[in-house]
Amino acid sequence: MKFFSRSKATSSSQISVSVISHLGKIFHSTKPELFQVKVNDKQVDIYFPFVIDAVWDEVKSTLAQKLGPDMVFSKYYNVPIFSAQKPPLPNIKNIIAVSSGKGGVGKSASAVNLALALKRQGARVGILDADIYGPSVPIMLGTQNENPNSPDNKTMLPIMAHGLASNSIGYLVKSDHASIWRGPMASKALNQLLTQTKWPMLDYLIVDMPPGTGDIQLTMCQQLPLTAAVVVTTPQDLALSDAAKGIAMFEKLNIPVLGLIENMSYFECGHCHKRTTIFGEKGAQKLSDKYALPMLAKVPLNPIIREYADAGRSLIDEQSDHDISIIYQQAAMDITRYLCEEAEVLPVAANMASSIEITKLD
Ligand SMILES: Nc1ncnc2c1ncn2[C@@H]1O[C@H](COP(=O)(O)OP(=O)(O)OP(=O)(O)O)[C@@H](O)[C@H]1O
Repeated sequence: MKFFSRSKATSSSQISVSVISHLGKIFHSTKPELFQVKVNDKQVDIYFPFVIDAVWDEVKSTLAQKLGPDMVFSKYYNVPIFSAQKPPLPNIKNIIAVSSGKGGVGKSASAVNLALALKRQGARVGILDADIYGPSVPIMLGTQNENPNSPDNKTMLPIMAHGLASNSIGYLVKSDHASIWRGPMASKALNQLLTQTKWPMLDYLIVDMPPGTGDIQLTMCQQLPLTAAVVVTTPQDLALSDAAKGIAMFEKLNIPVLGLIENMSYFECGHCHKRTTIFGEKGAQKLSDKYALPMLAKVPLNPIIREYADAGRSLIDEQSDHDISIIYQQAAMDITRYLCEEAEVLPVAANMASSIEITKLD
């Protein structure tokens, strides 16, 4: 009997070592230890450190080929807290800035769709609209007529929409007021949004930054315990030189840039499917080569993005199989995966220990 239980335990641990090794290979991971596996007979529970819905079916079938077709695989998320230049804030495991060197390139649309894509895949996600020059997240979430409640007159409850917790400068002041703020006022407002919002437990807080790389943006980046950043650009030369300044700003602050999103990459005719590169070609690719940064997504110019954004609806939830939803879901997966590769894992912060939960997906 003793022998039987020992051999069973050995085989479970062998299966889990094998699953971790296969996952390391599938995801080309230099940190396979971030995958956690629990085995109970034929049932294999995998705890992923990043979102993987975009490829879960492929992962399951590769594992079944390696380990046998009778194994049952379930996925869960257990996102680590990664290091930042400042200590993490209560309840927020990781903060990712979405930034652009230039206005109007689709930074807010990218931030909202990435947040929705992360949430769709099962992560707990919030979005903080720090764009003092044009807070557009409330419109994109359909929450522009809402104001955060403050039951204790000290903290604000985030506005919930499409499963995202949100707060925005736009909920608190009219956008034409905020846009004339000087640096200290903008910093104070950002600080208030960050520290006085009662965020629920979040795996990722996406921050829609103000466009540009001036003093205000620099101060805001220093103020936030940013885990990493994503830079949005269009393929135009003009936008690219500004995007390069954005990359340099994050490098200077020692904040890892996880990659580039090339927005308005091309337009595909709905009738003949011919692609036209309205804003030029391969620009972001050159930037990606120059700075050795991954291209996370090439998002086409497509009216459906604007229509859903203007209506405060979620394309990713309503049409999850749409090409554009798939592009954002893949980008969300890559961002969280690169974060695991680029950043150091922090031990669970004392202020979070009691509220860390694992997200069950299957
Ligand atoms: N790929 C796209 N296809 C079609 N419309 C888009 C696309 N990306 C963004 N848009 C639309 O373009 C407009 C500007 O986008 P957005 O507000 O995201 O830009 P931004 O870079 O955040 O601007 P700002 O500098 O003012 O903050 C919005 O109406 C948005 O819905």
